[in-house]
Amino acid sequence: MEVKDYGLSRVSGRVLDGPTNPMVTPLLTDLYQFTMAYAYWKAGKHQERAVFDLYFRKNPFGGEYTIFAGLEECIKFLANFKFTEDEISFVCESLAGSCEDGFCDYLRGLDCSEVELYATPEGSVVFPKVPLLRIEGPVAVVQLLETPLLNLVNYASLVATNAARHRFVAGKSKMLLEFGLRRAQGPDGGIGASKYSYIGGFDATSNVAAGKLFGIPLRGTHSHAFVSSYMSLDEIVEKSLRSSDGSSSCEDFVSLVQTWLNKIQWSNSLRNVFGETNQSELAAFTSYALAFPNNFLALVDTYDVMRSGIPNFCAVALALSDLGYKAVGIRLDSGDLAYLSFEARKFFCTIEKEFGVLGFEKMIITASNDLNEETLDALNKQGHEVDAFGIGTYLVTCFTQAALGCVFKLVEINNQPRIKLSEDVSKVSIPCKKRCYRLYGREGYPLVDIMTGENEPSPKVKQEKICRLSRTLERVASINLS
Ligand SMILES: Nc1ncnc2c1ncn2[C@@H]1O[C@H](COP(=O)(O)OP(=O)(O)OP(=O)(O)O)[C@@H](O)[C@H]1O
Ligand SMILES: O=P(O)(O)OC[C@H]1O[C@H](OP(=O)(O)OP(=O)(O)O)[C@H](O)[C@@H]1O
Ligand SMILES: O=C(O)c1cccnc1
Ligand SMILES: [Mg+2]
Repeated sequence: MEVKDYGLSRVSGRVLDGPTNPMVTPLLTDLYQFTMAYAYWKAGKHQERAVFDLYFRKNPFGGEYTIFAGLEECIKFLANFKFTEDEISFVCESLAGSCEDGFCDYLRGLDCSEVELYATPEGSVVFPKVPLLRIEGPVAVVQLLETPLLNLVNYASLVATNAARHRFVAGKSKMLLEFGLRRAQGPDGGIGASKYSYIGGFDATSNVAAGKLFGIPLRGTHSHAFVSSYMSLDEIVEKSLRSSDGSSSCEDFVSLVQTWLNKIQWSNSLRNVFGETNQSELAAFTSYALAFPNNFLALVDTYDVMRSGIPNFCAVALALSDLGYKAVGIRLDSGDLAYLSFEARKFFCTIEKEFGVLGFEKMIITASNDLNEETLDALNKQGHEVDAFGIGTYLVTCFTQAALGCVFKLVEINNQPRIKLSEDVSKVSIPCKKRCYRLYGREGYPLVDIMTGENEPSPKVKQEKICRLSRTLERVASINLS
């Protein structure tokens, strides 16, 4: 058994940058935080030392864990917390005539230099009731922080957890691409979804702004519009393509593609498998390959996956292969993704065998279209040949659960414990400053998290400990730390 003081390390150090979103200012809070701050100030109570815990009560998505995220933005917010003159005027006007000038002076001098933040590391697996953040400081300023800190943690942790759950179902070996920007809840929802899906275990995003802001790998394919924007191969004017090693040039890549399409169509194994393919699709693929010979991939479901998309893709990929380029793969965006991925893989294997193009069967198959945990699970049960999943709407909107429900509760003031009672036992707050420990079994797996009071002795290996289980707050367990 090993005991780790896993949670709530004091956050310190120099932070220069402000929050990613410039809308995150001291005004990004609820009006009642200002009315309370004013009342604390008026009563001369504003400097009393308060301790608040930020935690959630129930794991989301009916699950058994949560991924904590949003900490970096909280730190940036606290480190740069300062009112502008404009903001001070607005706050004082909003307090409806009851604002003395002294309060404006108080706000003018306010920052978070007297605030201490203790936090669980961002990206950790966390559980209900254990504080993710502990914030200590003068009660008036910490009160103002309630709403923005909850705002910065709630969605971040929810979407990171959603991403981790998708990763768990998809398995470690699959590539997971976040495609949700167009469906996200506004610009901040989109940027946050990309950042926190990455923390939750996605490999890349299609969101260019998130790539620039956070260095998240960018990935993407192309859309149906690109395919349907072409009519015929005649539209392709610049037809030449240099070989990958630059040693030669193919003057008419379009003809090379057509030759390959013919060869596939009349090959021993694929004769009669498909007829005439869609020429506008062939033109689009050819044109895309001329633009990205090193990174050619094709969306193959605009017209008919097996009768047109796949053969057209293979013709272009084989033409590229003649010039020393290796195509990347395809994307499927409709239909039965399990069945189509099997059929596509079979087609690639046949091409590899028939034409001796080494590695052709390993073409990457990406799938998208309203994917979520359930569809990934259904695909796994059926078996499939998909290598990468592009997931948007269900991931970024956290479709199955709207919010994590983090709360911010006063647990101590002037070194005195505070509690919030409720008829709903799950809503009763746990008073006092806490320490959090994660206990590990001999095999190195975490067993349980426990909280103690700040000044209680830490749990020790080979020592029995009586614990109250947090789910009911009634049952008492004895944990043998041997
Ligand atoms: N083999 C499968 N098993 C389970 N679910 C699947 C499978 N293949 C696809 N799906 C899911 O089924 C749904 C299919 O939706 P729908 O029928 O509306 O799409 P479509 O008609 O194939 O495509 P679109 O309407 O976008 O052209 C999607 O959510 C998709 O992710
Ligand atoms: O399905 P999601 O998980 O949200 O993933 C993103 C979707 O966005 C794109 O098309 P879009 O949905 O805009 O058009 P479509 O519905 O016609 O595919 C893409 O082709 C995916 O289908
Ligand atoms: O790059 C893609 O294929 C993509 C990006 C966003 C949404 N749908 C698809
Ligand atoms: Mg769609």
